[in-house]
Amino acid sequence: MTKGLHVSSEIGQLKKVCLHRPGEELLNLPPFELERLLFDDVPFLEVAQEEHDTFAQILRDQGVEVLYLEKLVAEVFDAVPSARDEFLDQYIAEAGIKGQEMPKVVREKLDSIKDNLEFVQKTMAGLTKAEVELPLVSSTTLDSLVNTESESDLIIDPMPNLYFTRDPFAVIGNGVNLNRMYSVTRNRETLYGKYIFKYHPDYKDVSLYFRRDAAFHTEGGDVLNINEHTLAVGISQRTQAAAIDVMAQNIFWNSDSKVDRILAFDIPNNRAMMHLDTVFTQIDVDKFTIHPAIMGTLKVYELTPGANPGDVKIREICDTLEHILEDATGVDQIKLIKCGGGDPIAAAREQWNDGSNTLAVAPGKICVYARNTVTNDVLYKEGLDLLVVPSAELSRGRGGPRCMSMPFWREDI
Ligand SMILES: NC(=O)NCCC[C@H](N)C(=O)O
Repeated sequence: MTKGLHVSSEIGQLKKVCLHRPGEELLNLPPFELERLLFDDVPFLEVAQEEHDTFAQILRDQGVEVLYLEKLVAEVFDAVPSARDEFLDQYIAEAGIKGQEMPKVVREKLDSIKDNLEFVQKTMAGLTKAEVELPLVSSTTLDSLVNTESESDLIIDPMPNLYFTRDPFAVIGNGVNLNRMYSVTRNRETLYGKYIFKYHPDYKDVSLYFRRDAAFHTEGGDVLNINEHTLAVGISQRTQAAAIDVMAQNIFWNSDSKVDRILAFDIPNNRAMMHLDTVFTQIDVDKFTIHPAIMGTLKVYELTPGANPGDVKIREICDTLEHILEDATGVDQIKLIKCGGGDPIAAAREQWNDGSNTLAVAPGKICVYARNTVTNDVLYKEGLDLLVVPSAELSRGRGGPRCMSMPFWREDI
């Protein structure tokens, strides 16, 4: 398989995708920390892993090469041993470890793990107070000794959202946004992408359109590759308008990119619609699944290159989603398929469980969660080919098949 990245649509035959198999990070989720860690329940890890393995196998059966984030990072450290030290320093600095002594103790503990894959998985899982022996010296902190309901048992937080590989970075054409994420808890995830795109033999030469030290936040769930010229980006809870300004500057004037139009969709700022891909996803050349709440007039901003290098022109468009997507795709009649059919309760329930968050492996062939039976029935009737992913545990993190995948390569349409 070829090196580098290539994604110029949401629906072209998927050839290569990056996933993360849920790991021990899901065991370090104390119930009273769920809100802060952006997770909605404590999943049963073994079942979540089985469901995820089924998802990966469904993709392989469709001819897709499945890459795992944790393995890619371990390959970086196998190929460039000094990168592991650099990573570990940065990881420790960003891990929120309290006290003077503890960062050193933790660094030694992590560094004692010689196998690179095991090391990467441990950095993802987090670390509890019970796992370290801290000498009782004057620099020991009170925090490291106390374990009560109000004091966390965690020295380093887990990264439970890592299996949503859609968000920490976003492949656009042949390049990538390495995101600065909205929340402190998820922003640490972008460190893995940083090392892949800096050192991995297959990915180190790709263009970066956004950097994790940017001043504004954005997440991959807000970025949809409509075609090689047009990108749809959500202005949402997770992506600031100012971050889209930065993207436009970096994408329009990069000779590696063909994108010359960004449509910035102003969507409601709430958890049920945290990203653009929770509101609509493309499933065929002329079909999208949508959250019914997005029907009606939408406010969208069109960004295009200005006359001089670095200039960006902005135009406001107020129109229906249908018309905006017809114009963006160049298709005469777009069909919008509502999550939950016409029923408001089914729509709210299935939207909550990512009924409109689908992953296309080819035009008209899509991965959906099994639990969204009403929406799936509508999709069958519309002639879609459904690849059904078990979802009792995976859905507890509030993300669907699109959120759980980052395409690295799609065939052009
Ligand atoms: N693209 C997506 O919609 N990703 C889902 C992310 C869910 C995760 N629990 C979060 O709140 O960030």
